[in-house]
Amino acid sequence: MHMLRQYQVPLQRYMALMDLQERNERLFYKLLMDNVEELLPIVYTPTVGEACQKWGSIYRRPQGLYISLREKGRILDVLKNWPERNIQVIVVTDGERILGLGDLGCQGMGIPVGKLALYTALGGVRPSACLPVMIDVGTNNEKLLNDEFYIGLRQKRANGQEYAELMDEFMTAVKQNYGEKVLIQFEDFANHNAFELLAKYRRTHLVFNDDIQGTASVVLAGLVAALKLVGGTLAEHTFLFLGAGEAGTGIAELIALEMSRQTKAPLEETRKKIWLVDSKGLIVDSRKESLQHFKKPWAHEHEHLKGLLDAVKAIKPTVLIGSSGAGKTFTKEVIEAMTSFNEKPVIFALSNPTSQSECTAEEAYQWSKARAIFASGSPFDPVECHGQTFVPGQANNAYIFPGFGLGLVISGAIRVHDDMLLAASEALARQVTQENFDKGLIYPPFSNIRKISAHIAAEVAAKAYELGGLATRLPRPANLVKYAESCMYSPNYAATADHRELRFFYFFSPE
Ligand SMILES: NC(=O)C1=CN([C@@H]2O[C@H](COP(=O)(O)OP(=O)(O)OC[C@H]3O[C@@H](n4cnc5c(N)ncnc54)[C@H](OP(=O)(O)O)[C@@H]3O)[C@@H](O)[C@H]2O)C=CC1
Ligand SMILES: CC(=O)C(=O)O
Ligand SMILES: [Mg+2]
Repeated sequence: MHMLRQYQVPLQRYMALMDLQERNERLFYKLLMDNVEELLPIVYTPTVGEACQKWGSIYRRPQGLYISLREKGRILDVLKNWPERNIQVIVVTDGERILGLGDLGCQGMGIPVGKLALYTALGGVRPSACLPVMIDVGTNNEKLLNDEFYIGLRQKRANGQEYAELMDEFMTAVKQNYGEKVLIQFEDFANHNAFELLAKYRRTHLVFNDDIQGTASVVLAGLVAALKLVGGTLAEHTFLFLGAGEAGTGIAELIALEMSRQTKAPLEETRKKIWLVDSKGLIVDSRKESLQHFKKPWAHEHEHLKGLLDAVKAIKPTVLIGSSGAGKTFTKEVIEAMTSFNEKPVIFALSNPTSQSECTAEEAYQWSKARAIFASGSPFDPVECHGQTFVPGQANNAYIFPGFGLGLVISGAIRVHDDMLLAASEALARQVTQENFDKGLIYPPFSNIRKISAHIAAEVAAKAYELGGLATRLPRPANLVKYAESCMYSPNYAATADHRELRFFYFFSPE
């Protein structure tokens, strides 16, 4: 840590950490787990975003498996080249929507690498059981196509049948090579592929879309916790989203589902409490014909409004959620409007990395006169405002996917069910203590994440057993929290080793 802290530039810290991961994996995880709050912004958002943008020029080692269009027809052989046989979790991307940074092509590999580092550090999945995959079908990013250091295919993205066939070959080869209990996490695909891939493979494979499902679970947990501070039930609140893509519609659907469970009202009714704005304005019934399929359920009766501010004034939401990937869109006027009709406006600026956040923590607290309940996708430092210190929460799917995946692994689950997402969400919300609430926090600190992940894993596994036919690890362990903890990888060193022995051990230790 002393050496890392000498680097002032976050990207240099990132590079030093990636070198360490290659050189001494155990020490990398030990460091990451012991300093999670300090190192998460390096290994993960926001610095991983910058690393992806510059991937070609900071490239040192592959870190994961690159599968390109050129391997079509040979993907099983390519998978067999990976030195580890016992894979439990794959994070795969095609790099088309990397955080809120757009199409980064092959350079998006930083995301599966970062997500899987969190699977191990936060969720305890063995590093050797994790496989980062980049499906390289080209990029439409002209800047990258002309960049001499770009490491991917220099062609426009393949789509349509060619794309579908490559993905299908990959999905089939994974199952053939690793069996049906390997978890495939789809990450940062563009929405025109993401929804389709999830719908296509959720009945045949153990798949999970982190951006649609993981994000929904973490935001619902934050909302349930926020209600303790603002009062009312979910169904008594009105939600407005800026951004109607994977994150926005995924969250909206899980909130509607939970409302429907709580009130017994049909889903079509509970959806009416939720409004979304996309790049063309408020999603309303007059636009229905031209809307993408995942937006149609949200096309309620209302006049069409073009801007967010008009929508806020007309809908009067109690909760405003940013999932647009467009930075600085929660303007002073928007937040002041939210504050004019809410005692405590709930404001989530989910877009990553920090540059794309809909507003900063400071803006949310200052413009709301310190009344906002605020959380963001990327971390912000505590803010001094009106004589008080506010610690913003980090509403990021990193709270959910490590424990969620661990729960699937330890129960030997073969499919993901929506009830597991709700169970994960409830488990996370339950981990917020009175002490956290007293500080205005709606998420527990990341320093407790291993314990939190064990609880999430236990609830997800319990759901897998309860639903029947999904869990293959039999018999069911009696105490699932203890069992989850006992399964977690720990990068510990022999307690008795003295300093010199440790140095020797560091150098030669296999994983
Ligand atoms: N905190 C977290 O855990 C997570 C955060 N995210 C973040 O959420 C963001 C969006 O991700 P995702 O949903 O997958 O992306 P999508 O591309 O699927 O969706 C983006 C949505 O935002 C809309 N949009 C874009 N720009 C504007 C604008 N200026 N005004 C209004 N609407 C706009 C788009 O409109 P249109 O449909 O008209 O194009 C689209 O509906 C990213 O920045 C990502 O990093 C994602 C997952 C998890
Ligand atoms: C956090 C995340 O998954 C995203 O921003 O895409
Ligand atoms: Mg993502």
